[in-house]
Amino acid sequence: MGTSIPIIDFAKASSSPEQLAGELLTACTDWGFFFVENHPIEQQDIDDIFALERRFFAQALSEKTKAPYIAAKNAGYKPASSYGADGRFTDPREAISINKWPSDSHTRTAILPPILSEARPQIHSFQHQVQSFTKQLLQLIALALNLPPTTFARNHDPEKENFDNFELMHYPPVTASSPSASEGIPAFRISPHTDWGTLTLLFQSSVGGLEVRPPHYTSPTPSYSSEQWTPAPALSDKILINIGDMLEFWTAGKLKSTWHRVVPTAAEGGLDRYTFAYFLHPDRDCVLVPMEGMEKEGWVPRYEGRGRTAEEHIHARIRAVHGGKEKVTPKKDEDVVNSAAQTGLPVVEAQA
Ligand SMILES: O=C(O)CCC(=O)C(=O)O
Ligand SMILES: [Fe+2]
Repeated sequence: MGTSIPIIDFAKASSSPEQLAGELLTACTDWGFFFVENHPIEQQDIDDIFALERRFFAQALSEKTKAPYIAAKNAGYKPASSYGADGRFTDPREAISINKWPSDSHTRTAILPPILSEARPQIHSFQHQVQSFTKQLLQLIALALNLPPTTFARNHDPEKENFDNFELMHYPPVTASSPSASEGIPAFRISPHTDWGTLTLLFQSSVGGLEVRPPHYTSPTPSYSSEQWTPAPALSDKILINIGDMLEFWTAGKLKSTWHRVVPTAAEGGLDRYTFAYFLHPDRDCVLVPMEGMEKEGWVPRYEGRGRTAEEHIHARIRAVHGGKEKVTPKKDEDVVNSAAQTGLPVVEAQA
């Protein structure tokens, strides 16, 4: 399937890193999203994580909720329709967040529900592969910006606890139609949002539905009814990577943290969708200030936060999602329909 989202060939990391860095920079400043082919993560290991999450999500709710989501840790199981990426809504998606495990003792003692608990070595080794890949990516992004190679990587220490989130996700089948479909308002499998951290690596299998807001829409928040978003198809041999809010902040908006959502397309909304993501975050004490020389007059940050530490920022974002849980009546232009939203399951605090 074709895509207008840029595709980056990671084989160039050894043969022509400067060309690769240039392509990365264009993708990050334009779309904020790109696919990576010929990446260093073993396909068999990716397939094995998909197999693991299918077994995990197939269990009864009572098994999965043995490790419920704890906001302070940003870890645990979140039932479908219990929270929304946009805190005003609920999304028909279940997920489990797993923290980074910097040491063997983290690996041994992390609280995990059945099936995942027996897969600690597999999860640990996958985390390691992703972390060394993200280190390379951060170095290339620094190179692309003409900065010393360790500029970003030194604030993402794999040996430290932080808010990295390895998240397994399952979207049960939903209907593609919604009461307001005639007005062009889609139903969502995950409501529109930007990601909070540095970079997100998304692994998709075969069922699509992810859509990205194209760069020509420049207003800070999207209009839900009048914009045409671009599909980011499920290309299972490629990793989809996007810039998060913090990297956008450090670069004063040069690299884009782009809005995205998952919709139940007519062809695929009736199918189970499985994905998993690694949300890369900086060290907790890393301070959010635009880098010297990057800030241009007129730049309006996406959120209040200059001078906050990453930890303060993440807690504020978790509170914003939690505090926004009371349903609001959307303004006309922002009207949203989430047809599969209400199942009466308990509400938990959540991170996008
Ligand atoms: O599962 C997907 O396709 C996207 C998930 C996502 O955007 C998120 O969890 O932040
Ligand atoms: Fe996201």
